[in-house]
Amino acid sequence: MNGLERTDGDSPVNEMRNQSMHFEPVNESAQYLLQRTKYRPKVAVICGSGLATLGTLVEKPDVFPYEDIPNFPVSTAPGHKSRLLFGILNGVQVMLMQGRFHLYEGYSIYMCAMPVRVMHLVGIKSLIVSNAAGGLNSKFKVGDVMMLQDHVNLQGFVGINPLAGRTDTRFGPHFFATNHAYDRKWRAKCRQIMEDLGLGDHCREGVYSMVGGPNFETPAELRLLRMLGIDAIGMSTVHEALTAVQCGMSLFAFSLITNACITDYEVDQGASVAEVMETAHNREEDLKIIVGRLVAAMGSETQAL
Ligand SMILES: O=P(O)(O)O[C@@H]1C[C@H](O)[C@@H](CO)O1
Ligand SMILES: Nc1nc2[nH]cnc2c(=O)[nH]1
Repeated sequence: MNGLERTDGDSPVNEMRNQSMHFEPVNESAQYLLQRTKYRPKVAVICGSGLATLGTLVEKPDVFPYEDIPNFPVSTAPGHKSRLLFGILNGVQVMLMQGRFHLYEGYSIYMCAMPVRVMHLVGIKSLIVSNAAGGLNSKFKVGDVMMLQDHVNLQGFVGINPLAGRTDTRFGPHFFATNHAYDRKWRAKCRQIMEDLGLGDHCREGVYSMVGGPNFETPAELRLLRMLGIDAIGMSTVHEALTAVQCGMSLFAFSLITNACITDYEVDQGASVAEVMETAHNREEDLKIIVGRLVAAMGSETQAL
């Protein structure tokens, strides 16, 4: 049992579509949280690798270790803390995930995206997704922030998609447009915030994609990804973004460029988790200010909802 099997009766044909996400276990997770926190956030944040420190921004937190939440996966990746916080960030109620789930941890794409559905049932309307990624675009520097304008869903090309399977309209429509998946107003806001902080030169915009991992890419794979028009490569985010858009959330996502992707066979150095963590650590104070101000902006917007 992974906690996501059907609990209600269904037709034989739907029983055969057994890989899709079901409402009841997700709702059980959401109800568990709602019954144990007084907060009713409309804004959520997912912390990427090495970025769990964003959680220190949350005041008066109610803390939920993932292992205590029914049906919820547990983080096993480096730099992921495996706990959910509800509290106040810059005066705004938030739900913040200190740790996400990756295919390389052995979770299905449905489980990797499941927390976003929990967010939807909790009442989240705006989501900030962060990740650590390798810079494929040769103009990018280590430490830059790339705002996602778009993504390439490589897994989706072969049918590995958290939205595949049975349709449950309580999670949104089955078919929907994704040309504005990443809300451009938050990109404009983030650019303005970074310029105000004197960080305009580190603010980039581009296309993200994820591979399954856990290994970093070979030079040949990196050259292929670059040919596909991908600016930053990671191991997450795409499934969360699609799920958030399906649920009707307003989405902002960014990659911290933690390392340059090395395509030259003559270079001895290679990507490493140590470098990813070091860059994340070096940029954490700036990112806290940026995320704090974005949350404040999202909070003002969602107040009326
Ligand atoms: O959770 P994210 O996407 O930030 O994690 C990236 C991809 C790998 O999990 C890890 C490599 O260090 O960072
Ligand atoms: N796939 C991938 N994920 C990363 N996360 C941080 N850096 C990288 C990288 O170079 N490749």
